[in-house]
Amino acid sequence: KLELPNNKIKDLSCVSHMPYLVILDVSHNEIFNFFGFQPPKNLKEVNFSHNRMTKMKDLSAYSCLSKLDLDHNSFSEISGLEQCCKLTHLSLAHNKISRISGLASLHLTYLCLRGNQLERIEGLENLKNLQVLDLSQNRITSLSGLQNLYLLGSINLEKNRITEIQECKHIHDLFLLRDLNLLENPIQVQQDYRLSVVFLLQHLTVLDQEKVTAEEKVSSVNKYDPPLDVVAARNHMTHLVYQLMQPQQLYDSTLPSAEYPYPMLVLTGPQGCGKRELAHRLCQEFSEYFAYGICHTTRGPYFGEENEIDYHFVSEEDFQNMIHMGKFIQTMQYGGHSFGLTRDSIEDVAREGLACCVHMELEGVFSLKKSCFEPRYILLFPSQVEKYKDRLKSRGLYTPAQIEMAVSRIELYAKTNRQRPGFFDNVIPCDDWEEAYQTLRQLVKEYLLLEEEPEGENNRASPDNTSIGVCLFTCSVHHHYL
Ligand SMILES: Nc1ncnc2c1ncn2[C@@H]1O[C@H](COP(=O)(O)OP(=O)(O)OP(=O)(O)O)[C@@H](O)[C@H]1O
Repeated sequence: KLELPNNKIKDLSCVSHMPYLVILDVSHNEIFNFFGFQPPKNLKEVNFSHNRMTKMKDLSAYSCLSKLDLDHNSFSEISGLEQCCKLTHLSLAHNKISRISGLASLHLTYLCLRGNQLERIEGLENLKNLQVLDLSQNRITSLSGLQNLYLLGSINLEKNRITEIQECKHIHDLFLLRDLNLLENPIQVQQDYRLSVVFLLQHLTVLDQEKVTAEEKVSSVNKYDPPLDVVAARNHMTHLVYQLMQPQQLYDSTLPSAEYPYPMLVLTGPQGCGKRELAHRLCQEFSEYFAYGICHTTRGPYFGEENEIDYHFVSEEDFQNMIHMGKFIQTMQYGGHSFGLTRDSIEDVAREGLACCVHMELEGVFSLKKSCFEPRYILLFPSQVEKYKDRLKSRGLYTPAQIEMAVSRIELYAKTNRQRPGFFDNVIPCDDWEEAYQTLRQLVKEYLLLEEEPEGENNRASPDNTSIGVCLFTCSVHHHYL
């Protein structure tokens, strides 16, 4: 081992006479000749930092080198290292390098190029062993070029020119990444910068030299991809608060009795699975028991739809006003439009002594479950995806993107059903609409304890609100799991 730092050495040719040298430290000297000596056979670590070197040369004769420190010199290009297959640690901080090159064949675990003139990250794609990368104090604008470095645990990009949060997507799949430094980049002024980065890179434990807390992780997920439960809780809270701010109104028809809640039936499933038509037909056939609960929506009517029959079609402004007036039990945004169920809609049905039948998306179900209502929930499930897609296409109402979205949500329903046994009271496959209706009809008859009537007789139970309630909520529930 030879240590001669902080001298005025210019020439190192004497090292040629030290064939067993393993470690050489000649930092802070005046050397300009890069490796100007005969190669000691086992030379492993060299520190040439703070010297006057400008040009690298072929180091194939120095094949044992594992650590090379060349900080604070004047190199403008990386070259000659191709044969140094044992080199794992390379530091070239504060040189004049403007392009990363000549590293592809190395097995580096540590690379430092701090304080150079780099504008982009390139030439690193083969450094699969890289664990620590320091590219601070350069002019880098994008994180592209890092996406395949799966062992990276630490990246320092302080003082660069990264502007967009979306750049983090390039390092999203680096599951071992724990420490990221983006201090003094323009990205820092982006709104909610820290939460967005924490959300995109959920394995980080340190961001910008500050520990990422569990609270930050939870808030970031709740902000950018809230679980259905959280969305529902917020939705419920919003409507409850607005409702409490209004003069109290007594909704006497839907008030639950001491024993039974007001009876409701909710059909749920992905858009276009046929639940709206099923709900209408059910209410027609069982008109003594059910009526269709009319939701509000800001979307325009489709051909054949009628105001106050399929929906209350309202403007976005009216919808917002209704929210502030505490009218809704739940609302939801779907496909860029608002949908909501008002207490009044249910009350209108209840006043007739009937049970309310509505259809809604899964988020609506989550919200409704937070309310005082306790409906039966029936999931209409398209198990044949292609058939479901064809049906959506043949409706001629949806764009390809809307169809994709509806299809992608099938899994959301399936997952909810798998993970939350009993969440849906029943699941009915809806690949064939007529069959689905017959199953639904049979189920409702079971709910209502109705026997098939012999021709011409009419021996139905009296359809008052309480008796439907008793039937809907006391008969046995058949759970069908996917
Ligand atoms: N109050 C509500 N809360 C949550 N979802 C709702 C509500 N009202 C309607 N929806 C649902 O929003 C989705 C979009 O409604 P829209 O009426 O545009 O659907 P659609 O194209 O006619 O398909 P569908 O036949 O399933 O109703 C549907 O799945 C519908 O069931």
